[in-house]
Amino acid sequence: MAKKKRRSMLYIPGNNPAMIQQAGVYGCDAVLLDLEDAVALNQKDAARILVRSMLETVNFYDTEVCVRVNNMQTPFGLADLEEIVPMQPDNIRFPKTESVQDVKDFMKEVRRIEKEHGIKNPKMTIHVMIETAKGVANVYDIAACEPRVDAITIGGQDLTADMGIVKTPDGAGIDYARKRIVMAGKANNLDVLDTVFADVNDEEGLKEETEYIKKLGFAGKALINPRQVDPVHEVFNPSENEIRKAYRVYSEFYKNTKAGIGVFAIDGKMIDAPVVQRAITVLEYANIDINRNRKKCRLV
Ligand SMILES: CC(C)(COP(=O)(O)OP(=O)(O)OC[C@H]1O[C@@H](n2cnc3c(N)ncnc32)[C@H](O)[C@@H]1OP(=O)(O)O)[C@@H](O)C(=O)NCCC(=O)NCCSC(=O)C[C@@](O)(CC(=O)O)C(=O)O
Ligand SMILES: [Mg+2]
Repeated sequence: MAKKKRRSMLYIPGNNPAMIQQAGVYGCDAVLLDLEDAVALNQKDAARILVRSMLETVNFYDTEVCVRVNNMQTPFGLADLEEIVPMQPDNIRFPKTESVQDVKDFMKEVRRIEKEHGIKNPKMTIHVMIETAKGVANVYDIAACEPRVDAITIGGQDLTADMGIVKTPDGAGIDYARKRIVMAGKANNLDVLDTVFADVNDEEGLKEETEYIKKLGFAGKALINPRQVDPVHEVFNPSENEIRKAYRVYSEFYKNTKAGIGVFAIDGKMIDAPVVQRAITVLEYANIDINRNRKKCRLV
């Protein structure tokens, strides 16, 4: 089965039933039902109950559903898990993760609750959020420590707050963290997801930032408004030209491999195994099924 795309993950405040009810029609790849920073302290209990009942009743169609709970150091984290884990959304987002021990403590509670509810083969995965300098320092070990973690993400608002710096449009203050998180995630075969772009009226700025993080290796971006979905998809979807080039690389490779040739040139540019691998990634993003050919034409 093709890997699920996570180009766009839309935050929806967990205390807003009207927004959550429409979650399946925004066209984003995933929704992030938020119990953390989008919810005021005096709304935490109500939001938790609302999100649970929405998970029971709303049709999210094929949109992936992730719930962001509060950190375990807060008075709300454990109560969130008690309410949400039995519902088994597709994933749970664990904010402000700082160490391997944090992940272990979190997973201990997740597993205990699953056991108590007779959930035997849980499919729910975990997204860890790196949002502090300490988390950035420990990121490789965090990314490697738990097999149910399938995505890692940077929280740029909290990270800049933690570092005591201003979050500038060029992303200078979080650039090192972004790159470090990408490497840690890639080394552990995780999806690496970017932080929100806070100005919902600046579509050009959003696209520029998305172009940049795509080049760094991020698989997608958290969003805060449905208006941000299309511009982000536009950046992540390969253009017609990119698809044509990738298909040409792939078909030439197929022909050459059959003739026993491992490296060749197209229009003067060398094509070898990594170039073909990148072409395959483009074709997969464009939903072009190459599996049938791939069986005949292995890269390794
Ligand atoms: C930003 C704004 C106030 C703008 O309001 P505006 O009213 O100007 O928006 P408009 O465009 O006018 O709305 C037009 C129509 O869309 C509806 N609509 C709007 N937003 C919608 C939505 N999200 N979902 C569904 N529906 C939506 C709206 O109800 C209206 O519907 P209708 O009345 O029917 O026409 C609003 O969008 C909003 O509240 N966003 C969510 C904010 C949020 O969740 N923050 C927490 C997550 S970040 C974080 O925690 C930082 C982080 O942790 C994260 C990390 O990086 O991962 C870190 O540390 O960095
Ligand atoms: Mg945050």
